[in-house]
Amino acid sequence: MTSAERSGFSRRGLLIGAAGAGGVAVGATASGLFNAVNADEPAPPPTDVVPFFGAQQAGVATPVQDRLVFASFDVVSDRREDLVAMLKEWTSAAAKLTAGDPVGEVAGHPMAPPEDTGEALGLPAANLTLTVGFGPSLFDQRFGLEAKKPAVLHEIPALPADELDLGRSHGDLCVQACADDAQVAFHAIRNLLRIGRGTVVMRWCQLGFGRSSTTTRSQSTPRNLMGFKDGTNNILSESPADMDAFVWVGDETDQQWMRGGTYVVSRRIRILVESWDRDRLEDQEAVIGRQKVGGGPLTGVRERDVVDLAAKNKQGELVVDTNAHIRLAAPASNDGQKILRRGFNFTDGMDPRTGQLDAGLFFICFQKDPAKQFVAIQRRLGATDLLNEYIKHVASAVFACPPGLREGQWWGQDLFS
Ligand SMILES: C=CC1=C(C)c2cc3[nH]c(cc4nc(cc5[nH]c(cc1n2)c(C)c5CCC(=O)O)C(CCC(=O)O)=C4C)c(C)c3C=C
Ligand SMILES: [Fe+2]
Repeated sequence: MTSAERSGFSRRGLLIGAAGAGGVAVGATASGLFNAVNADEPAPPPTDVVPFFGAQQAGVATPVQDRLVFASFDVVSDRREDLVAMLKEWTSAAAKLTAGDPVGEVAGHPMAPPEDTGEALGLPAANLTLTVGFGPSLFDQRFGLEAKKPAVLHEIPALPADELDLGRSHGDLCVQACADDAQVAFHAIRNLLRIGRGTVVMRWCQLGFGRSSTTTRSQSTPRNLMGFKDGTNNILSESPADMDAFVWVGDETDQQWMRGGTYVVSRRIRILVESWDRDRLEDQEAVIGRQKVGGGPLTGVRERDVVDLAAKNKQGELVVDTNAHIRLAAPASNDGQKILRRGFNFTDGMDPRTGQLDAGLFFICFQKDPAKQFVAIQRRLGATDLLNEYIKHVASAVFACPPGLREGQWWGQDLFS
């Protein structure tokens, strides 16, 4: 087989090839095994590919995958042409990666580095989504984008109880990679970084190992590292009215290139698990305002029972504490505002200074106006949330995520035109 022929194969095709050559490839999926057994039959269409092209970027309303690699980049070239060229290359690579294909030849020329780093060969597409965003700092004088900066795009202001590490915050660009396979998500970010060498450097990168929310009714509610169901009262993609009212940017924008896009806020929130694990169950439930095992509100039974924030017990006290997390975060306490939460549990091992677990929630939310939505809610939470005794916000970022692309378009095309 020539290298040109080989480069035309998808990762799934390579899997079939390996099996046909006398064995089943390591990491073969159920569908891969089916293909291997029926090597003469045309492969069935993959069921684990999220379309890259569409009116909106994937990775927002998409059912939340199991794994996250969220990377922030700073542009180190001061030439607008370099940035544009990189964004074009990134787009073409992202379309291939999300289809389950390598970005180029792995075994091309023996005297040249492989175009694709190779660690995802034989792995499925795993519902990989790649979502791009542009940070407020990209709109300074360097690239002539000052007039294209959306009025609602500003760095998140200092908020109560913040303990931010600037090295893990902000950035000119971001790419959120979500997939049902950690290596697929890592491979995608690694290859984008490789393509961008000389134009961007990575500023920070966060891995997440388990989803901590749901964006569709088809998914069960997962648990965060406090052991509570998280995402029960989230915006669901099946509610177009909520998506349009709170998530997708509409006619109200001053920047047409953002129409149909959204703004992402990320917060690395450390959970002080050692303290939390010593707290008694009754108090844990009072802090959140929900039952730990079933997830129902303290005023109800089942997970989806509507919370009654006015309910009182026999002693005449509010059942859901005045400073319980769900009371302060609820739309009723925030001028009716909502956000789409799409965060992930993380751990980066142990903090060597304290011997405590460095673990928590990499909180991600999407909205049409970060100041009116995330910032307003977090101002209230940061001031008096009972949860504050057990968490620390240690990093923060915000990015403008443009709408989706038609085939042939590239990330940032309308921003740079
Ligand atoms: C500023 C926004 C929010 C931050 C930051 C945040 C951090 C955070 N949350 C949990 C755990 C839970 N949160 C729950 C509900 C909930 N949280 C927010 C917002 C933020 N959370 C909202 C808007 C809501 C929904 C409120 C409502 O309308 O009822 C819940 C309950 C289940 C659910 O509805 O998802 C849990 C549990 C942690 C551990 C955390 C930081 C580490
Ligand atoms: Fe919350």
